Order: sequence, then C-alpha cells, then structure tokens
Amino acid sequence: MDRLLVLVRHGQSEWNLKNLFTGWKDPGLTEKGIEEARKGGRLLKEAGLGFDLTYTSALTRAQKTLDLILEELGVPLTGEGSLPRQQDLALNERDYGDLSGLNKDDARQKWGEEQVHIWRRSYDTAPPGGESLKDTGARVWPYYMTHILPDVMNGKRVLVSAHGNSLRALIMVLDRLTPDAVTKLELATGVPLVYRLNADTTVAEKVILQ
Ligand SMILES: O=C(O)[C@@H](CO)OP(=O)(O)O
Repeated sequence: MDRLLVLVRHGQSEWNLKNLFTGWKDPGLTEKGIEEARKGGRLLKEAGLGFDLTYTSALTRAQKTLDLILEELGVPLTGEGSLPRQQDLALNERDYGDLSGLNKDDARQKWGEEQVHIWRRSYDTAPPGGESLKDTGARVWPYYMTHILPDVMNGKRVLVSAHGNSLRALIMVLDRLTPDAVTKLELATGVPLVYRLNADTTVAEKVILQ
C-alpha cells in the first residue's frame, strides 16, 4: 500500500515579499508565489504522483497554492474528477499576535536580532499575544492524528498545502526533531516534501522535490 503524504508550504505571499509578519493575516500570492506553486505542481506531475484527498488551512495563500498545484496536475477544482478538500484553521500559520503586520527588520531594530529570532524560531517562546511553535503544534498534531494520518493509513494519497510554521510543527513529529533541532528547520515556498509512511506510521522515505 502506498501511504503517500505530500506537504507543501504556500508560494511567496504579498507579505512575504514585503517582509511583514503574517500569521493569521490573509494576503494573497505574488506573481512569484503563483509561479512557485505551479512549479511545485509540475514537479509532482513529473514525479508521477497523484492524489485522492487534499487538506489546506483557512487562509487564502495556502488554498490558492493548492488550486494551482491541482491545475498543474490536471485535476478539476469542482465537479467530476475533483478531489475532496478539507479546509481547517488547525493548519493555519502560527498566530504572530502583536507582531502581525510589522516589518521583520523594524522588529529587529526595536527588540534586537536575538529576541526576534527567538520569537520566529524557538520551540516554546511565544511572540507577544501569539503562539509559540509548541502552541501551534498543540492544534496541528491532534488534527494530523485524527484527520490526516487515518486517511494516509487507509491508503489515500494525501496532499497538504499549509504554512511555514504549521508545517514545521508537523515535520518536527514526522522527522523526530528535538526542540533544538527544529529551530534550524526552514521550509522553502512551493517545494513539495514527499513522505511515504510505514505501517506503524513512522516515516519510510522523505524526498524533497526541487
Ligand atoms: O510571517 C509569517 O507568518 C511567517 C511565515 O512567512 O514568518 P516566519 O518565517 O518569520 O515565521
């Protein structure tokens, strides 16, 4: 049985381009982001991968990325031949709280390089009014266990389009990263991470398509 799970971080967003903390804010994709998503779709097609089910967040940039990937795969978005789609807040980006909408360089000037790095990449220090990676995991992990993983274990080929930090939380578990190791994990936009799972739910294989 092919226990296929593909994770993709959305293509570049308008706020990625402007270097703003985004979190639960909802900017669209840039032209570059659209092309990144399309390229991700083409790479999946070239790898001969197809899907039975899709998951995405409640945010436009991840949904649009999923649409573009499906378009490249030749899968209609509605009607006959379209795939079931689960959209859930559980897969949203980490909530950046009071930092949302601030320029990342301005934040470094105000609070210092080190503090901003801790807010962005530490495991359990939350930005003011927002979520730490651990807090993000506390909603991503149960959703994975109750929704995504059962589908994969039932032999459904699953595609997930989500965000830098919600996917970092998920990958932390899949790749068995320590809280220290996950601080160094960075995900490129639009690059599909192809996982195959063993019958005991551990990772059999991970391939990065780029
Ligand atoms: O601003 C955000 O929401 C995220 C992802 O773009 O940024 P960072 O990489 O700083 O966690």
